[in-house]
Amino acid sequence: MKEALEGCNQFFNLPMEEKMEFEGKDIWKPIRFGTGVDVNVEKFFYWRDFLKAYVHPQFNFPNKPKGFRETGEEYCKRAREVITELLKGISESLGLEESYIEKAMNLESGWQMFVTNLYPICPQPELAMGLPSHTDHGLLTLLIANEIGGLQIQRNGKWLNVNPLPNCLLVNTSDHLQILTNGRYKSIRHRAVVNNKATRISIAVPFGPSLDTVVSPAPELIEGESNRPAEYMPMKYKDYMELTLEGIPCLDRVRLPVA
Ligand SMILES: O=C(O)CCC(=O)C(=O)O
Ligand SMILES: [Fe+2]
Repeated sequence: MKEALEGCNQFFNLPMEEKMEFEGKDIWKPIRFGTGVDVNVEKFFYWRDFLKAYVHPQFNFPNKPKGFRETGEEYCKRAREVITELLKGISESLGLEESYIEKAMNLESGWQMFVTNLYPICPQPELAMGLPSHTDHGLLTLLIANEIGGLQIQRNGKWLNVNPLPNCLLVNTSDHLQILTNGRYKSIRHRAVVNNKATRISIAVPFGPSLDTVVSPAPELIEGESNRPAEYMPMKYKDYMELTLEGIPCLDRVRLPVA
């Protein structure tokens, strides 16, 4: 984890021209760098640089700084293993067989991203936001950060600080876990705030279904004893991602009206 964060730090320390090689607006570009520090959105600034790489089923990653690609590949592989294990436990918690989610979501060719965020020291943190309120689109996201706080999660309408703990993995539940479990697991709304004392770096590794999987609530969870009607309509993961990455919050779009 330390090595991965250090690799990200070194990447962000590269000269701007070298990072700008990866700059682009196309959401399907396999490696994308962006700097948001000068973007004015409503009355807030997004005080963040980011690097996003699509790392599974194909592994795409910057080949600099030296060693970063190898560290990234190892980190992503282990993150996939951790998430796959957690999803086994979640399947069982729903009364389903252990490999249910793995099979139904085609995780063998599941879609994984590596996202690293750099939040520089911000002279006026009250006027800026690191990353605005959102939910992640996959099944689960593994999150780590250097030991600087900034992540907040929403609970009962209130924003709560997540205190950083050293050597700790944070797991966020995401939209497709909510859809698949017909709302039994809720996608966690979160955001990142900035501060005027120290630079924060985080790595988010979301893992989700394969892009061509059409996700709908598991039939086992909408019939039988629970007698709970399906709350979400089916949508191909790729179509959902396109809407999300264009900035359209789409959990509400696939939600079916309750009779
Ligand atoms: O920086 C953080 O703690 C949050 C990052 C995040 O939510 C994301 O990249 O989706
Ligand atoms: Fe997120």
